Amino acid sequence: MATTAPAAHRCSYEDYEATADWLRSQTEQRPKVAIICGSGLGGLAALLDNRVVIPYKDIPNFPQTTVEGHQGQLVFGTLEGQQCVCMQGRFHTYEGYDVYQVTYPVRVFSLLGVRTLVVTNAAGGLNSSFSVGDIMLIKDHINMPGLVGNNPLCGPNDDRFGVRFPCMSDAYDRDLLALAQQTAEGQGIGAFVHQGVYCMVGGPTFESIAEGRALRTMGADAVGMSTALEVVVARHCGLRVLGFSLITNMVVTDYDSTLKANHAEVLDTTLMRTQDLQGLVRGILAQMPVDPEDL
Ligand SMILES: O=P(O)(O)O[C@@H]1C[C@H](O)[C@@H](CO)O1
Ligand SMILES: Nc1nc2[nH]cnc2c(=O)[nH]1
Repeated sequence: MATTAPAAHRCSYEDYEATADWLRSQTEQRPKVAIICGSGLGGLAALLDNRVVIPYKDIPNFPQTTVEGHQGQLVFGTLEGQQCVCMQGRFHTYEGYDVYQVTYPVRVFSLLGVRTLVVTNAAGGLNSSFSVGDIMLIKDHINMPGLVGNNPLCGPNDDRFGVRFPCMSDAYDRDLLALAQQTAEGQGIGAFVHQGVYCMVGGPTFESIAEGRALRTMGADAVGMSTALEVVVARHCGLRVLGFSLITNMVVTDYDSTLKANHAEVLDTTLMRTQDLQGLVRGILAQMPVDPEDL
């Protein structure tokens, strides 16, 4: 049977602008911080004051969420004096979206005036010193889809967003990372907050034992199915990035183990740590200068 590859949803500058203009027409809020909530972590949006909620289904050009634990709405509001927009639900390539759709909101946020992107995700722990419920501050990533050519910056470069060959050795802002670490220690949760390398894989399968072992050998501390693509696009358009992984399960790397990764466990663990993660984000925002130059 002949098959046709689906067309890539590569968007024009005007598409992103149309979405940003439409959002501006719906709210007078002008966020400087965008927060992408990972699986089960959408509760962060409930912390915002003066909330304006806009379902994805109403937003021109926006994809729709299809995964349990991802609500599918943008929430504008203020947190600790910072004007924020929260994505309550993100998009993943395993849902059938391409890399341009998954990262579409990031460029829209940049056009809205956002300067800082906070990414959160649920991830499987690979580092044997991690435990379920730990928080990993992301210090670097391995963009597995990008490494094999599935990068959201593939295609003609639009210089209005950024340069053709962006640097990724500074993807996760070192000053924000230090602020996050200090804040965690100040809040007395330093014992379960670590720094590490996040590896993005395509999913939706959890790792085989051999894959888990291979990823660990490559230098990954945690593995998940999101984040790196969003971060690549954010860095391309000059946003500074802070990232958190909640270690919701340990990746099985032992043939004698009877553990089996599953999405229900992922969501259960997010419930267990939701207060700590929210407190940490709140504490960081309270101390974070609005202008990146002031850090
Ligand atoms: O959106 P995130 O990366 O938090 O979601 C993770 C990866 C899969 O989507 C799902 C697996 O349980 O959680
Ligand atoms: N790939 C992957 N994604 C996850 N998201 C939450 N846990 C996991 C995991 O173990 N593996």
